[in-house]
Amino acid sequence: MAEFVKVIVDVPTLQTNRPYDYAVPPALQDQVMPGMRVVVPFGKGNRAVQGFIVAVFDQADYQGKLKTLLRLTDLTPVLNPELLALGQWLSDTTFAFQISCFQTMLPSLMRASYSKNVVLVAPENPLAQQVFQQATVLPYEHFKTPEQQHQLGQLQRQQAIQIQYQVKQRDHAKTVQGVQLAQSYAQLATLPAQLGGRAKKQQQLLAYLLDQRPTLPQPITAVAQQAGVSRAVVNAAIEKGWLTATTIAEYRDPTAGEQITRTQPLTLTSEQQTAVQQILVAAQAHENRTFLIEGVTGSGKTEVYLQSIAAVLQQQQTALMLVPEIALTPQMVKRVKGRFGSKVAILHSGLSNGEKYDEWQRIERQEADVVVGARSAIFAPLHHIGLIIMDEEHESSYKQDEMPRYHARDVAQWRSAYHHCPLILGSATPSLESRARAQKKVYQLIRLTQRANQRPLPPVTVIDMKQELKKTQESNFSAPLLAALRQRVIHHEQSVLLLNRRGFSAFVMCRDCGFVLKCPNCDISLTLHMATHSMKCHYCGHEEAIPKICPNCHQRKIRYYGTGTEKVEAELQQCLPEARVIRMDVDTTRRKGAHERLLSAFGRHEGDILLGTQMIAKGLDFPDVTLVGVLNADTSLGLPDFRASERTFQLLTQVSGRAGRADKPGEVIIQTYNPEHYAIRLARQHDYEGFYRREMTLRHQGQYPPYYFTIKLTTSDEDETVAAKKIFELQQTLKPVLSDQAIMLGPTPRAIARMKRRYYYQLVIKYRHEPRLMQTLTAILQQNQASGSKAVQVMIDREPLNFI
Ligand SMILES: Nc1ncnc2c1ncn2[C@@H]1O[C@H](COP(=O)(O)OP(=O)(O)OP(=O)(O)O)[C@@H](O)[C@H]1O
Ligand SMILES: [Zn+2]
Ligand SMILES: [Zn+2]
Repeated sequence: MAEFVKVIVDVPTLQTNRPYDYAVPPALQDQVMPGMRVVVPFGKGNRAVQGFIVAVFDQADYQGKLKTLLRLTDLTPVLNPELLALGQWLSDTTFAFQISCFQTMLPSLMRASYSKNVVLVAPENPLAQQVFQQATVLPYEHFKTPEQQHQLGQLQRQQAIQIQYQVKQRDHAKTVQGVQLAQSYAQLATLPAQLGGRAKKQQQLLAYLLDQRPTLPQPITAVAQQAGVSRAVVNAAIEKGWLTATTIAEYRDPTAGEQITRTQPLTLTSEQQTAVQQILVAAQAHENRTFLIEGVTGSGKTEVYLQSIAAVLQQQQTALMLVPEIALTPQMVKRVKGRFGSKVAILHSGLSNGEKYDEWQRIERQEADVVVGARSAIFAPLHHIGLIIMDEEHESSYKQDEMPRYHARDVAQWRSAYHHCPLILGSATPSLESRARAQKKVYQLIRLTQRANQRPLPPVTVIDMKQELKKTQESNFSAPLLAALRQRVIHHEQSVLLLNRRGFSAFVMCRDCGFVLKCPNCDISLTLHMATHSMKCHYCGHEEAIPKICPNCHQRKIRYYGTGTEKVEAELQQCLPEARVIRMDVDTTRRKGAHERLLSAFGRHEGDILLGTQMIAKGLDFPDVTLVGVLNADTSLGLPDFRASERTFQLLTQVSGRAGRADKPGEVIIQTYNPEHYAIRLARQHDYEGFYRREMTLRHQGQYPPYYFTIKLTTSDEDETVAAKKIFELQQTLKPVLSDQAIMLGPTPRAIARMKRRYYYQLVIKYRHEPRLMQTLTAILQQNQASGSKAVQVMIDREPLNFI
């Protein structure tokens, strides 16, 4: 029983970023719980807004007359106490509104734009009969008054109803035709006598319904099968008005239709063994300790994860495993499902909203105890977590680029502290931040230095393209790389070819006047897409036809430049007509499931060469890949970002690691215009530790992370001068607050200064210890918001990973 609740309302401003007290109507006082969503009157006009209950209490702190909440959106909490606390912390540390944090944790199907139905599942329930009368499904909105909602709560507790979200077609809901009772069982019971001896099959169906009293609604096929009658008999029952036809949203299994072979634990190598032991000691002691596994590519980190998870499940606990975006998921999901079967739930952006919701529900109901997912899976409502794993912990996709701007690693750390469980960060190329923390013994470092197959890492040859160009005509392929590819085709071995497209794209230019086609909304050149014969903006989606005549000088000298995957594929076909090429890039993987299809085709040897962008660099484990080629190692070196070398080193090391993972030895060929660059030289030697030391020295000199913290402030407006004026104003506000150890970079226009018709300016602060900074930044946001919605936008990003 609670007479009052504290509610975070869905009015995303800083002024409203605190709980508001509301009175609870007497009829709902035994129902309200923290973590439920409610509708409350808000503001002067008492407009109805949604909110989350964060606390319930019996004595109001507030002296005046409290407004009363209007209705409950949920019958049971959608956020448990842990997630409520996590949302609060997230809001405090990322300059995000609590409401945005709470909403981020829920599957999008549960956001306000979706409506719900209340489905009757126990038609014989007397209260249900009174409430539903003839109906079997009612929209949730039907239950408006507190009294009606109280009845709904009672029905829920008596398990007489189910709540179903209405899934729209675009969510790819899998629905099946179902039936539910149109009459009470008492009414049904009178039917057999009326039918007399006729209609045997219908008698059989009725007998089944009356004996078994199955929970309805159910798919027609299921009812027919269990009653031992044909579908036609069930359809006849619908026509006779015994049953009503409905559609049922099926549990959507994201890996349905795939063959998943059960696997057994492998015998661990001694390095793996030591790793698992250390982790299990911490898990059994319920210690919240962070391990950094620095394991060379192919060292069998996955097996360490799997055996650690198995041990934690034995302790009746659950496990959460994060993997980077879909690039990695198909193979990893198969491995985890192969070991733990249906206990595994999967959450990643390749799923439809309906599928995500189903998986979320399975976790929430504790039907799944291992969760594998991308970034936002870190909010999975698992109970009793015994282990959290972050594979490829260096991946920048773990940081969210929009509000709340959180890093999944920080959230993982918070949850491991909450659950007193270990956290494993794993990578062949850990982020400098994590590696430095291991150096300082904040994390426990575990190194796997050997490949699981007991073979050395593949030798890497670096080809200097400056020299190569002097010898041959312009081509994307050096002679040694082509020869090596040809060898593989002849020997029925496979190759992986990486086209490094970080900061790079194909565009068109006029050979006469140098004109480059740019996006009318953004400040960047349009990218050429041969598949659709159009020019596209990768930022705003603007699309136009490929020009034939230069819009500037009106000559017919428009030429294609840059190297898109399509162009490389065409060239490859010309040089090596006998090779079968599978191309993987944004164009070929846009359709749902395309990614997996292409990878499994490659796995079945339907291609000799897998050609692709960064998405093929990580995690792939194909035994017959013996050659990895990198066409252009340099493009990512030129990015205006202090992490450019780190990113390049990681990419080259990761992709090199795809070769020679099983019985056959591998080989790597890297083409570059900068063979002397340390990132390339050390990647050639597979020397992560050497790279770490070298890069740390540079970061120290340049006063960059991990020696310094960073914060990025961005202003944006449709009017360039407004955005610029604001950023200089912020600089002036911050100057007196900061000590002289803090360093401000900028203000500058952002590298892509204009995007979606808005102009952007940014300011980066590097600092070590600034006690007044956080509070000043909060005040800045508050002030900016107070000046109204038309005000220039101010964004604050803590430890940004993106400086472009
Ligand atoms: N103990 C073991 N005995 C035999 N084979 C193993 C063992 N451990 C791992 N393997 C195999 O070695 C290969 C590489 O393992 P895995 O993919 O886990 O490497 P990884 O460390 O995740 O590498 P990467 O960082 O490149 O993704 C896999 O095919 C795996 O089945
Ligand atoms: Zn654009
Ligand atoms: Zn021109």
